[in-house]
Amino acid sequence: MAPGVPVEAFAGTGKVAMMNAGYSKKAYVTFLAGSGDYVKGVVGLAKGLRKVKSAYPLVVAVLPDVPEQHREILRSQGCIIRDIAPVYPPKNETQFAMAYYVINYSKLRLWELEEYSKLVFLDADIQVYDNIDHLFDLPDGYFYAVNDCFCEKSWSQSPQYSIGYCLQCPDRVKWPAEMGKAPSSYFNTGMFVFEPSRLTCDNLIETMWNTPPTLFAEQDFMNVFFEKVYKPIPVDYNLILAMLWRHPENVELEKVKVVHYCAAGSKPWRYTGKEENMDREDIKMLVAKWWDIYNDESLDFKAEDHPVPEGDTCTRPSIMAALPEPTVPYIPAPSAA
Ligand SMILES: O=c1ccn([C@@H]2O[C@H](COP(=O)(O)OP(=O)(O)O)[C@@H](O)[C@H]2O)c(=O)[nH]1
Ligand SMILES: OC[C@H]1O[C@H](O[C@@H]2[C@@H](O)[C@H](O)[C@@H](O)[C@H](O)[C@@H]2O)[C@H](O)[C@@H](O)[C@H]1O
Ligand SMILES: [Mn+2]
Repeated sequence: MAPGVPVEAFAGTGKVAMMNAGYSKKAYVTFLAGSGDYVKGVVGLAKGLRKVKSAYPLVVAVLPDVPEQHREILRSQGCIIRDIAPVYPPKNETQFAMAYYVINYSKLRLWELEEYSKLVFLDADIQVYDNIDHLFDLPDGYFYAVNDCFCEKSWSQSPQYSIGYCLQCPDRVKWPAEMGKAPSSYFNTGMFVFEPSRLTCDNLIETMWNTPPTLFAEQDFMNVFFEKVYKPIPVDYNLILAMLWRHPENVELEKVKVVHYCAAGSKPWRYTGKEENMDREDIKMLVAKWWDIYNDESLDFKAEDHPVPEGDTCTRPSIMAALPEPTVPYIPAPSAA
């Protein structure tokens, strides 16, 4: 258990009664901020999940600055919109690897979604190429994610990068004793499996308030918070694209189920062909694969294929669209655009 984190924070104490009542709602969840182009990522993801015949809906946790027009596009694609309030880190001099990472602290609000017993989080720049519904069957009580790679320039300010150490090939360089303990695990927070709990949510946010921000923002923080309950799952569940050129020996592309378009130049909806990595054949192929799904009209949501389950009117996007959404106060953050 992470230091200072009470055991109950992971046990989800408040949920026992609901479980006994046969409560076990599951969903995929992504996160959306701003009025920029990440909404395209979410549409692509919703369609990708439909293509692989996922049995669970896609919840989109949105910050208040996501315009109504974008929310409507997402509802029309069958997504369930959930408003979340932004979470900001304490003031600090530290620069994030990317300035826009500051909004990612709002991912901590996902633990609020207690109406779900288990959620699989996917960044908006992720696409699924195979059904991953079996992730919902993983034993409760753990935090599942995929180990990151430290080799890209984004890591250049880290001690790992300075000596060429990467978790993906821990034997490449010896970790110098004078640098303390070698990092034995570190996950990427573009994809993770977790159990929402208000208690954990409060604990996350309170602990975050007493933790100085570091390079990788919420990701660094969550790695400390969930250290003891983290269970690594294979890279096939979150292929960090740089793995293709940094650690090709660890990747079998045909087996990969989930692609994370996080490498420089790989966001499909920003592809110009002229920037870093955009001339790579693997990137071109994966960007084209993403667009095939995004442009496939047969994957658009059709309300008639989704009859309302009895007593479950609240998951219908058409009904949700008619409901006003709660408003939460908001201070705009720097945009990634
Ligand atoms: O303007 C933005 C920037 C980020 N995001 C969300 O924050 C996640 C993390 O950012 P990103 O995926 O760009 O980081 P990377 O994986 O490339 O480091 C995105 O996938 C989106 O879900 C967003 O909604 N709007
Ligand atoms: O705020 C921290 C962010 O950090 C992450 O960044 C990645 C990515 O930037 C790559 O390009 C790096 O090379 C990789 O190693 C690094 O971890 C997540 O993908 C994102 O969801 C978000 O949580
Ligand atoms: Mn991402």
